[in-house]
Amino acid sequence: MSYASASRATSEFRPKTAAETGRLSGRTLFLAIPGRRAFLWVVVFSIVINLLLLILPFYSIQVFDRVITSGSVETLIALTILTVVALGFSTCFEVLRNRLLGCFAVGFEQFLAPLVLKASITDPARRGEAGTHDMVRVRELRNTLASATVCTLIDAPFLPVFIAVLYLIHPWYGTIALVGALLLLLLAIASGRVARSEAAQATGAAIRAQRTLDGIVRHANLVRAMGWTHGAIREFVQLNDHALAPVVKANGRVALIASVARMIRIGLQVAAVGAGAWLVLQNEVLVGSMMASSIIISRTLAPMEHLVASLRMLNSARDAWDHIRGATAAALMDQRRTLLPTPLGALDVSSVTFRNQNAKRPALTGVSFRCPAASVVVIIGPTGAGKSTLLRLIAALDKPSMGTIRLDGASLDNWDPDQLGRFVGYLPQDVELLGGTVAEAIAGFDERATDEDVVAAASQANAHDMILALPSGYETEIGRDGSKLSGGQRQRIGLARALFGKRKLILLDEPNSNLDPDGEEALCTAIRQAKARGTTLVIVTHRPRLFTVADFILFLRDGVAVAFGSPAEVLPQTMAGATPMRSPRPPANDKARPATIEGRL
Ligand SMILES: Nc1ncnc2c1ncn2[C@@H]1O[C@H](COP(=O)(O)OP(=O)(O)OP(=O)(O)O)[C@@H](O)[C@H]1O
Repeated sequence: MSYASASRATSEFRPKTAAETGRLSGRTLFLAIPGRRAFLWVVVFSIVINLLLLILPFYSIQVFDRVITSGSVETLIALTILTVVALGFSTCFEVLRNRLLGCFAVGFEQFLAPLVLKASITDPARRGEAGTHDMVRVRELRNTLASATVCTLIDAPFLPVFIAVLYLIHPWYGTIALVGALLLLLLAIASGRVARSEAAQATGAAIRAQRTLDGIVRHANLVRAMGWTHGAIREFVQLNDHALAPVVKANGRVALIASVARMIRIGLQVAAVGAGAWLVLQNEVLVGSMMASSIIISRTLAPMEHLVASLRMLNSARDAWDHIRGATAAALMDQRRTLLPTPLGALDVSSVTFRNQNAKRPALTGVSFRCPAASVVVIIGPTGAGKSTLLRLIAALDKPSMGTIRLDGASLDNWDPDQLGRFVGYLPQDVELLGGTVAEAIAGFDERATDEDVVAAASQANAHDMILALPSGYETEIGRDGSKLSGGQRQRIGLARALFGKRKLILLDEPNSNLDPDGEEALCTAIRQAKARGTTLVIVTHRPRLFTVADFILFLRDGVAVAFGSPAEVLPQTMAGATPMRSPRPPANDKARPATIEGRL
């Protein structure tokens, strides 16, 4: 199923309780999976397969207790044909059941993967490695769903039926099977507990080991250049050993429990044969019933033994399922928003406060400013003042803890994220180029991008000549994160990407940090041209060159808007020291501090 159809399926689906709790019940999420019918067929086939399994004990009873005593060859042939046909059907149903389960598992991944990806893009808490882990969990769930363990679970409700049949043949058989099933159930629970405690101990250490590994691999050049190779390997090995210790311990325990389970099963089967022989000798049952009981007991205990061995996998799948339910709830409940008219670009930031997760103090406190369409706002302030944070909030990457940001009067929450994205160009501080060719890096995932658009954006960013000078021009592979480009080249291509399309609001975070004076001049020209096309620009900078293109300057300090106005008004204040601006929600205990532009920028 495509992402579009998954989104359509999810947008038609509106769970009630989830909206209140922010979590989805397993049943609710299951009902949203398009391939759930396949799963229902799996259950139907399981019923038939389990009923057909009773044909073999029935055959034994008939052959040993009736045919042999009556000597009827015709009956033997008829019974044999019937049994072979039934077992043939059973095998066909089993093949079909496995294929359907495989289809359901694939449908499950096809349904959940786009939701998890959406959550890892739209939910700030799930961005980065959290999103990658969620995707690994989805694959783990898919593998578990397609495994024989799921069939064992589906078959489990037939256990009482088999035990009841055994009781009907003779109470001893029923009791042996019941005791065996209970013992194996206890072992399954013990195995589950061992797995759970292992998971609790191992997870934190495993995450640390994985993070270290990711860091080393990603920054291999740095590790090599700084002479950290041996140190890095030692650190990883230590963390990995720490992560593996509980796994090794738990493996030993689980293996022991599995061996005990196997011993119990074999012992009970021996007991069933022995008891059967005794009952035959006592004339309480016939040989055919003894054979039939032995077959049914084996059929009853084998899945239980399998359960003991696979409970660890099931526990892990259940944890993954719980996690995925939480992670995808918002993405699944995300309602389609009404598309708004193309904005002009008027920006209104009103009393915005933002606190990063686990941060002691807000990164921004009560920041307010507004600017008309087609204006240039330059944000300045010392390191850690909250400039990039404010830009991220305007780009709708994070939501303000308090306050509102409006584009053309509509709060960013009211914009459809994809529609808003088409009007907003964003160049982050770390340029973050997607891999591929230069042209792909500029156009991103825009399906309607044409070559003319790409070249136009590159020309506007004054990057066209620079790109043509690259080995394969626009087709030059830029490497992962643009690693084959210089810092200045990355920045210019990032600027071209921000200018690409019909942007109405362009957000640039230190766009000139890697540019030489000529590059800065070209950037100023690009900004003026964008403004002339009616685009609003908000630019964070530490370098005064961009003050010349500013209509407004916002001076931030310690997350507070100290001054906002024209450069002529604000720059003298930053030189002379400024008190925080009056805002609708003034920050408590904020004192004016002396400041100089050199000291702050
Ligand atoms: N992901 C994060 N988690 C926690 N705190 C963060 C995070 N990102 C930024 N901060 C904190 O928020 C505050 C503002 O950071 P921000 O990056 O907005 O500053 P800035 O003004 O852009 O600084 P610079 O000029 O150095 O880029 C800082 O104290 C920073 O430590």
